[in-house]
Amino acid sequence: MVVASQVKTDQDIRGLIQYISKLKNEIATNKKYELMTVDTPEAKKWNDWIGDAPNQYYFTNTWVFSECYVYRRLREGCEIHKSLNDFDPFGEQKAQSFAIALEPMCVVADKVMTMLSESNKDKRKADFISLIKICLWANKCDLSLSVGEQISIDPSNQTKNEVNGAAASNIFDPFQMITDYKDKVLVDDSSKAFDQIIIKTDNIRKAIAAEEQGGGEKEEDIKIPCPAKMTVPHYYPIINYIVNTPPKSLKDIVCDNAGYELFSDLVVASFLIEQNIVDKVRFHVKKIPWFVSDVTPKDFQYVVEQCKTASFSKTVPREPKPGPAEVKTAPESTSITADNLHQLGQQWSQYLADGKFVVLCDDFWTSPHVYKDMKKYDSNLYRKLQFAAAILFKGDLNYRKLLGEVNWNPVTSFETALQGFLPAPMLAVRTVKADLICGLPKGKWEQITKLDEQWMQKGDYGVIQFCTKAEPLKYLTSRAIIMAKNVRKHLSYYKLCMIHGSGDNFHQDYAILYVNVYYVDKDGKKIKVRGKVGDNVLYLAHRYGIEMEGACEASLACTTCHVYVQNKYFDMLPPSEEKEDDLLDMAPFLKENSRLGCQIVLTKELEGMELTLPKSNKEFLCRWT
Ligand SMILES: O=P(O)(O)OC[C@H]1O[C@](O)(CO)[C@@H](O)[C@@H]1O
Repeated sequence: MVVASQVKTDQDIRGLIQYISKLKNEIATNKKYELMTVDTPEAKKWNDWIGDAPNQYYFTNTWVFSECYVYRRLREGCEIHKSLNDFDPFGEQKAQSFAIALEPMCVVADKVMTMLSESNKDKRKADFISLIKICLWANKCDLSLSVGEQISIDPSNQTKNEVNGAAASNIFDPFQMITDYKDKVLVDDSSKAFDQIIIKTDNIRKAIAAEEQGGGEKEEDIKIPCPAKMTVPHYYPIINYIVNTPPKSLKDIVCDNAGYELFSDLVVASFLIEQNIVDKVRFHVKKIPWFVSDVTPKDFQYVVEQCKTASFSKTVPREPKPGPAEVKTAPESTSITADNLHQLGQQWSQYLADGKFVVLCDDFWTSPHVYKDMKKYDSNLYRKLQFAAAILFKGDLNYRKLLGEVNWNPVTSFETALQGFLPAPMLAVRTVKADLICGLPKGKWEQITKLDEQWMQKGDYGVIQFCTKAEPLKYLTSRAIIMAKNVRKHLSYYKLCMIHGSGDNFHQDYAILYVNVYYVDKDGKKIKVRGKVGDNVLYLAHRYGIEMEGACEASLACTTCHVYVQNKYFDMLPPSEEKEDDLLDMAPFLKENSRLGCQIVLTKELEGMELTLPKSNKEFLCRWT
């Protein structure tokens, strides 16, 4: 049996090598893009795009499109060879680059420990700015830039791009790099970004608190003003009522590279949580191996696990202090260990378990599309992002897609270059590796180009750019409207405020009705909860600390909110959609009365309903694969 599967694997490996040779030949001879042969909805979208593309040749199409297409084809090479379905051709290189970054990670972990406990406003702002710069320079560690060659942030470890020749006998300190590279940050909006994030998250929290107060014990009607007259944060209560968004202040990180760069993203995320600036961070990673070192869910798990257990220690003599020779004492030594790194790893595991960190991998991030087209190609993702207090976009590829791969005049404002892609306030943190840029002060581009014509390809300069402008939430997804209609159908006297995409809002008073439901937890404990008409059963459970996971945040991508609905109420629920049924088929301990909690919306008829959690819900697939 083992031998047979080994043979199969060898055959598949040979098949993959042939596939890659053919692909190389197609590229070298500038062939027309071929259609994907795998039959999945995601591959179909690629084929639609290829079919519609005005220019379908490697060298004549826009650079970003051809690059993305090649990575997608590489993936197909693994997909069509069954035993290589989970194979990551870059996995080994990513693991090696993690290993060579252990020293800077331990140094950062040691310093970060002193930054995590809630501090005064000035200190936390200064700390945030430092950590964003750690994040910026971590973006130098990119295996696609070094063409797969190992690259380290520590110059003494670096095989390419020698930075300043630090001796191997030193301990490399990435915080020192912030000072050394000060003049290489061409735009630095980190301070502005911090102020805005604080204002925004405070507003969201106030709006949520007001909503929760209003929905308290008194059974009074709450009057919600016309949405058209509200400012962005005030949409939260109303959207909450209708689609039951988690009542949280969110931050999204659109990740770039695995290894040291992901480590730096995790550090920023835990800082924001520990400082009580946000409640939850959603990490957007790539579903498939991408641009060599981009983070996949597997890499995410790898980095967290390695940080928990990696062993590292180094002791070097401390530089003797300058002074008269006779008073010089023997140099003391400095040591670093992985102890604090382990603590961070533990903390991140816990955040994942608590849902404070969520890992999402939407197909859009590995599609060819630039971000101004997200609304057209993945409106659900756009909407998901709209709920963030801010979004951090990491790295060069994200930057190119943010700018639509357009060679803007370098002084064009960041907001203009985004071409209307404004789901939430956005912070782009990128070392410059491709020849497009925006938002530079007048004359800066010319000044650096005079010094080095190739500076835009090397990753030695960086930008931290922030755009405050965000599009208000104006309309609901069709799914939300269906949910809202279901509520209406069940309750004719329940007046629902719906907001139309066209902008012709109509509004009515929004009457709140209470519904008592019971959750039976994994240990058989029955918990009574008072919800409201329109509440989503998943988020209601979260509000009361009931262990219903909901890893995919109600985006119908997992089964971790699986519940059994008491039979008498089961038939009162609107029928499940096909996607929910498909997912339920994969749920452990499926029963006839199984549903996904995220798809159940409370109506008055559901008063007294009992929802039982399955004994086990070991479904980590969506989180990790
Ligand atoms: O990892 P990052 O910062 O997105 O950089 C990837 C960049 O590397 C390259 O693959 C090679 O320079 C670019 O195409 C791309 O923009």
